[in-house]
Amino acid sequence: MSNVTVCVRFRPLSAKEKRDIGDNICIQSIDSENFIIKDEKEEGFTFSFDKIFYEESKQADVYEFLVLPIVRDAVNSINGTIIAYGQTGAGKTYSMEGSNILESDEKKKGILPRVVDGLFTCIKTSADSTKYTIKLSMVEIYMEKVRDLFDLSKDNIQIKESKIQGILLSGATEISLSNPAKALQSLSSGIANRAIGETQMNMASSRSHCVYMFTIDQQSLSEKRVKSGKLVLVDLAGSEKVEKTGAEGRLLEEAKTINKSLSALGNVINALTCGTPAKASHIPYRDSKLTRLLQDALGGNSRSALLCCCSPSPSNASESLSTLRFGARARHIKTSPLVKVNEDKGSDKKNGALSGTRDETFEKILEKMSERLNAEDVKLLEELFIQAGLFVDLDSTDDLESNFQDVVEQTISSLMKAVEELRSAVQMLQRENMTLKERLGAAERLDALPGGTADFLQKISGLLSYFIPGMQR
Ligand SMILES: Nc1ncnc2c1ncn2[C@@H]1O[C@H](COP(=O)(O)OP(=O)(O)OP(=O)(O)O)[C@@H](O)[C@H]1O
Repeated sequence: MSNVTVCVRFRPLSAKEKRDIGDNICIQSIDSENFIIKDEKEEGFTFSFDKIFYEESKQADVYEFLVLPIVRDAVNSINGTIIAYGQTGAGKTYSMEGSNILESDEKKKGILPRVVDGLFTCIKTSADSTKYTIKLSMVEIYMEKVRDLFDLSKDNIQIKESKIQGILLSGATEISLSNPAKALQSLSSGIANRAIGETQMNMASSRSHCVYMFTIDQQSLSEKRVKSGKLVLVDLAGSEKVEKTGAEGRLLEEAKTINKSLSALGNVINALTCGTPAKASHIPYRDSKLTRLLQDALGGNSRSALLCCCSPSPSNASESLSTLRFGARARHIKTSPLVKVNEDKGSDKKNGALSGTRDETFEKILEKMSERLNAEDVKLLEELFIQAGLFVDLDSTDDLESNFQDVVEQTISSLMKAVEELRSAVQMLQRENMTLKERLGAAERLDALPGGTADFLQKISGLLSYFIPGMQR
């Protein structure tokens, strides 16, 4: 079974769509899992997903079906990711945040405020012997740079990979959430820092991919064990056809970058779903910040859900079809056969025993150190080591591995490019060869003619070309 749950949500027709082509819609419901969509030529395509949320669907329905099981898992230390995908103006931000993140109307609340409530409810009902801490980081990927939405001075956060914790946002601000109200205030302040622009399709269009990362640590007081779950919510920037939206200048540059990273996401999904065993090991996660950040969600240790947001209007049928095809493909992704509980993030804290391989031990020591020290101390320590001639890069295991992988990826890419170039050079040479052979054949035929005939023919052709413009001698 696939680890990716894929649902589709159709928003109601917008005022503009109604004005432009009336109340027509291009979808026909079959049931809660199947529907037909018609393209511009009225050709019908049937799609099946885990659940279809039609125009009248409620925010609570989306949360309960798609998100709540993943929230429960995250509290039990199983990583989860929820991604909203779709054309610009299709309802991703509405589904994620609601009409406003601080919305008090229960019906209009989006996924995020419900996640906050869900997390705090889950931990309230858990055993007294377990102590939970919830932390939140918020970043956006804008023009291929990861920006910290809680601290705008951190405008180029690096994505790293740790053997124990998986994909990490190195140095991103983490806010401790002590209660739901504090969580909503934090979300609201982060959202206020997002890059928003006005496009023809959406008055308040997200020009970046926004990533909300909740970390839920649970410490069993009796066993002194720490487990950790990561819950990542992603509100992707919308794909758009620039020729249709009429984007220019900065909006055009943004749209190009957005489309490029979304196509990198498509490539990763293609590689994950149709790769032959030999190719399966080469998934191009490093082609964009977005795919790198979603590496765990797509091919790693995470339960994942995708919400494909679509307009039901015939004027957007081709964009909706492409969103649906993306979703249909994502349904075939199989993440880790066994999504596992993240045990013992800092286990045996008290007795200091460190098990595992040399790298894991090294990483645990670093983790323990960085937990105790603040960023300033870490910098001072680094400085001290450098002064003493002992250069120590605290991220060295990750960096070495990461750099090695980068080199491998780049080598594979350039080899593939070189093969492509060689292939087209061979094709060109084959074509030239054919032309030369034809010319040679013609010349031989001329030579074979009785003496003086070739000369005669050449003169005739010269004469004709004099009378017929454009004819070659
Ligand atoms: N299910 C829904 N019910 C009511 N209104 C909706 C719904 N979904 C979207 N809308 C409205 O449609 C408009 C566009 O939605 P939204 O901003 O969520 O799109 P988006 O997919 O996030 O776009 P972008 O990629 O440009 O940021 C908003 O005014 C939003 O309130």
